[in-house]
Amino acid sequence: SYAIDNQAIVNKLLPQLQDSNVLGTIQSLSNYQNRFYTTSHGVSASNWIASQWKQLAGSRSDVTVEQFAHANWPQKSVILTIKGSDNAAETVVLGGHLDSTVGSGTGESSRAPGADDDASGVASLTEVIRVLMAGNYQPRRTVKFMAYAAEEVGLRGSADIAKRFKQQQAKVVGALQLDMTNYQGDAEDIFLFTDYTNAAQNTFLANLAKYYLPTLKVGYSKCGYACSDHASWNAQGYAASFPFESSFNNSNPYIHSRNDTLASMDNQAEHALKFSQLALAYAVELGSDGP
Ligand SMILES: N[C@H](Cc1ccc(I)cc1)C(=O)NO
Ligand SMILES: [Zn+2]
Ligand SMILES: [Zn+2]
Repeated sequence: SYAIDNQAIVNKLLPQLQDSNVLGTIQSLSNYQNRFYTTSHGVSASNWIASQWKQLAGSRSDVTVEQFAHANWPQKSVILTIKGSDNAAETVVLGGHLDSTVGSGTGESSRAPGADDDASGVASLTEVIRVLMAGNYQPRRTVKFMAYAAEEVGLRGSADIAKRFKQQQAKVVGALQLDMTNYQGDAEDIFLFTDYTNAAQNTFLANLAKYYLPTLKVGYSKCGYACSDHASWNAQGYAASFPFESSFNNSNPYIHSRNDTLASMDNQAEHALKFSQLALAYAVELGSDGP
């Protein structure tokens, strides 16, 4: 059920989310020459995220971090799992992609900072992990954070993972995708995409925003194609949602180029913080439901 009934926890944790931390993670990730799925930098970026998430996990025995190896390319996806207490069989997924590109010719020496696409999404999620750990949050469902490899070459990392989960008959009650969270192209703050997503879960997200983030304006838009990793979960029949930074028409013109940098987003992460806030509310409200 999409009940909003964990106000005490959410309202305690929301104020702890800091845009300065999101900014720092975007900076670190966009400092890699590129994060393309076949390069040494792309492999290093995956390893860096794994080490960051391991640090955040600290000594919690219910939290594990793994790297998911893909058969046909070297860049691994990263998965952090917070094991549920009494409803661990049901899983909530929050993801973004760790790879970057400057188009079909991308190679070892290409410069592809990918600050918005999608360092911003991974950074927004990393700040949620930090606050959930700092606040010693214990979900009843299992909550998984994922940084997908090889999104730019056909959603390949998330496709591998979603297929594996389906094969294992995993009960994924919802999946949230954050891909591009920091470029504010419109007056509205968050756009819920209505294609390749689940309408009921989109309504839940709109309600979470209305309830916990009442100053934020929510709009709706469409991609018109399978434009990010939410489509991999949708394809396996799971409920997916994709809150995005802008409308389709006003999306970040710098992506997939060497100009997708923090400088092109005013060297701030205030817009990306809004997505950390929405993602935290989603993770806690959905993660706290019992069997
Ligand atoms: N196609 C997507 C980015 C993307 C997604 C939605 C919109 I509107 C504009 C651009 C991509 O490159 N994901 O990595
Ligand atoms: Zn992307
Ligand atoms: Zn992209």
